[in-house]
Amino acid sequence: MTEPASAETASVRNPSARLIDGKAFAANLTQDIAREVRAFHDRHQVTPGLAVVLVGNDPASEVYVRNKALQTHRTGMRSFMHMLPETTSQAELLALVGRLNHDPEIHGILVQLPLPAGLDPIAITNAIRPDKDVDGLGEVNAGRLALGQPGLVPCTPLGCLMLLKAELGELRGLHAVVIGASNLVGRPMARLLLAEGCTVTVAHIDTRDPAALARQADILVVATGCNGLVRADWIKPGATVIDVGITRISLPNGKTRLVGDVAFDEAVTRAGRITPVPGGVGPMTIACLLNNTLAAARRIVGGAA
Ligand SMILES: Nc1nc(=O)c2c([nH]1)NC[C@@H]1CN(c3ccc(C(=O)N[C@@H](CCC(=O)O)C(=O)O)cc3)C=[N+]21
Repeated sequence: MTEPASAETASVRNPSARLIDGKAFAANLTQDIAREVRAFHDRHQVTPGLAVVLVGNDPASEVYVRNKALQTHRTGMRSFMHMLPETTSQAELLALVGRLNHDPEIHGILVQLPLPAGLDPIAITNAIRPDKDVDGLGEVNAGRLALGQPGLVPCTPLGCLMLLKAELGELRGLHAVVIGASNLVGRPMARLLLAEGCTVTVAHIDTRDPAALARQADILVVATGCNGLVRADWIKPGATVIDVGITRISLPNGKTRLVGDVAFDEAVTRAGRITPVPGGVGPMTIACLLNNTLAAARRIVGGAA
């Protein structure tokens, strides 16, 4: 064995972590869902339908929303896009949600967040019928998750949990540290891990010495939106690292690049397994949205069958 003459990155010198291929896992899951959508249609003569509502014209949101529609069609489900102007009032948005709640062709409703200033995301999320709330962000589904009862689970943490179970098998007894306590990711992630029998620590903006906590983690989930926050010395050697963060940064050459909350090139030398950005958690979020839409259609149409 000879040492590489000029290792360009730390990961080349010490290629320890196994990459968790969220993109491939999501592609497989999407194929399974497509098969189940056909079986569901054969049985009930109903095609699951997802309504996606986007208010305003944030370019990043438009990309996600278009991607969601594409993936939805790929599974054979129907996708209904509602692009509303920035000037949409709360009453208009609530009226649309009300129509979608009653529309028998719609089994899942997603209102893209964040909403423009002046629209109350809590009121709007809670206006979605709980059995169509495929984001799992309304009070009813969040409450069910908190109580350990079945319901619709937020897509990003559900996708992270699927990856963790596929990689590690049984999670019971492992120490999971979740950095970030948002209602979208951190909190529901912690509740899911608790339900799996993990010992769960949640770090947030006021946590003192988050690195010391993170170093205790067998499973480290990072969802802060601070790109590069987690450095190599935050990671217990061999730990499984799930990077939820996704930030588009500009490069000196004028191009842009997506980066996560974990300093990947460093972390890869310490972690046992790690998700990349892009190609990790992001594609799983969309696959889980489709999963939840099928689950919602099954409950609404088939009484869960
Ligand atoms: N009500 C609501 N529910 C959401 O789930 C929701 C939302 N609002 N608002 C915005 C965020 C963001 N989000 C992403 C989904 C997929 C990728 C994704 O597929 N990312 C690819 C890269 C995509 C690219 O190249 O831009 C990847 O990580 O590999 C990213 C981000 C869902 N969100």
